[in-house]
Amino acid sequence: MVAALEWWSGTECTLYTDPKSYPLYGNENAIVVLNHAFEIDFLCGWTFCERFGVLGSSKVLAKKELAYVPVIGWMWYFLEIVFCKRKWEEDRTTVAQSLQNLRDYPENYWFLLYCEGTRFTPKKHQISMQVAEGKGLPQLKYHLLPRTKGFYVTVQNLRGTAAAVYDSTLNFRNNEVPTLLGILNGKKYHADLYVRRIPLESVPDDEAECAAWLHKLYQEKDSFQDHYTRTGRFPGPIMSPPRRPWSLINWLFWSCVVLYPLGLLLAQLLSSGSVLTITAAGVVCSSVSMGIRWMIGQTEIDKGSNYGIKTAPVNNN
Ligand SMILES: CCCCC/C=C\C/C=C\CCCCCCCC(=O)SCCNC(=O)CCNC(=O)[C@H](O)C(C)(C)COP(=O)(O)OP(=O)(O)OC[C@H]1O[C@@H](n2cnc3c(N)ncnc32)[C@H](O)[C@@H]1OP(=O)(O)O
Ligand SMILES: CCCCCCCCCCCCCCCCCC(=O)OC[C@@H](O)COP(=O)(O)O
Repeated sequence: MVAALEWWSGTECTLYTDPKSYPLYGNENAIVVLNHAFEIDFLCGWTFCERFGVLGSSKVLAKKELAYVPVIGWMWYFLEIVFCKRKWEEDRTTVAQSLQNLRDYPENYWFLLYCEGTRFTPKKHQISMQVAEGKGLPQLKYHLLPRTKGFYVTVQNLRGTAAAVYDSTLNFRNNEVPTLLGILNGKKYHADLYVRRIPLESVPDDEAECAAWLHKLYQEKDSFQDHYTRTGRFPGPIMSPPRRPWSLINWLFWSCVVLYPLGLLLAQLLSSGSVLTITAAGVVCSSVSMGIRWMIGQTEIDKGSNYGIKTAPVNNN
């Protein structure tokens, strides 16, 4: 998937960050907080993981539904990805337990948190801003109101092993609306990512203070997006790591290993002349193709969940 983004579509990913923090990226454990408004934001995240050598140890707090996506979801299960049901009563123990398992992870990892909990849509935004109003919080223009419990439990459980929070804000040039289908069709996009490294010690220990800290972080992220919309760039210098050839080499290697025998098999099937065999092969190929289309659909915002639409009772305390 990374090879498709970087080498097939040629999408450019530019990093804006502080040069003093740059040498630490990939050399420490970190909690990444990213906005969730684009269908390929996770793919851009993977690209940066690849460039800093932590692709294999990239983790995320993901909705449970993704564990059932064929191949990718099963793989995530074995990669110690943390899954949640987005029901706090059930998640509070399971998420904490999965995070504890990460404490002795043998490689440097990045743990991704989409604190908004779901992807941005105008309707979800309107409802979450009603919740913000009820809580006496300022309005956000480009983000949903962040859910604070997952962030608090992550900080609490990874404190002492994660060194920092990487506050990451992603946007695309020229109001591009990137899609996975676009990438697979070879369309080139231009992603810009602004990363601020915040030492974990500066995140408060107390739950209410930690929640207030996160709300303030999202107000700042909103102002960065505002800056981007006005000027076409994020504040701060560009420190972009170049794409590396490994994902391409990996992809070419596996394509040869898989496609060559598959091609031979197909040729044999066609030359067999058996209508039944050819029909069965056609049904299998169509099913795989429909399965892949369904998987791509998982990335599409207009096929997204209703989470964040049904408003929970507002707590005014
Ligand atoms: C740049 C580098 C990138 C590095 C990349 C690294 C790794 C990449 C690896 C893999 C990539 C894979 C990509 C897969 C992506 C998959 C991502 C997802 O699945 S996102 C969805 C799952 N994740 C989350 O939901 C995380 C955020 N959520 C939380 O933290 C939640 O708190 C929770 C722990 C999930 C619990 O959920 P629950 O619904 O029960 O939430 P809360 O109890 O928090 O909700 C009640 C709370 O919210 C207020 N409320 C109610 N309605 C709304 C609303 N509409 N909007 C906002 N807030 C609302 C309500 O008043 C309560 O408030 P309070 O807490 O004050 O009581
Ligand atoms: C050679 C190329 C072959 C191409 C094969 C293409 C295979 C396609 C693989 C699809 C990968 C599926 C990964 C799904 C990741 C989706 C991440 C995501 O963004 O999830 C959304 C959640 O965060 C929130 O969900 P909502 O509440 O918004 O709903």
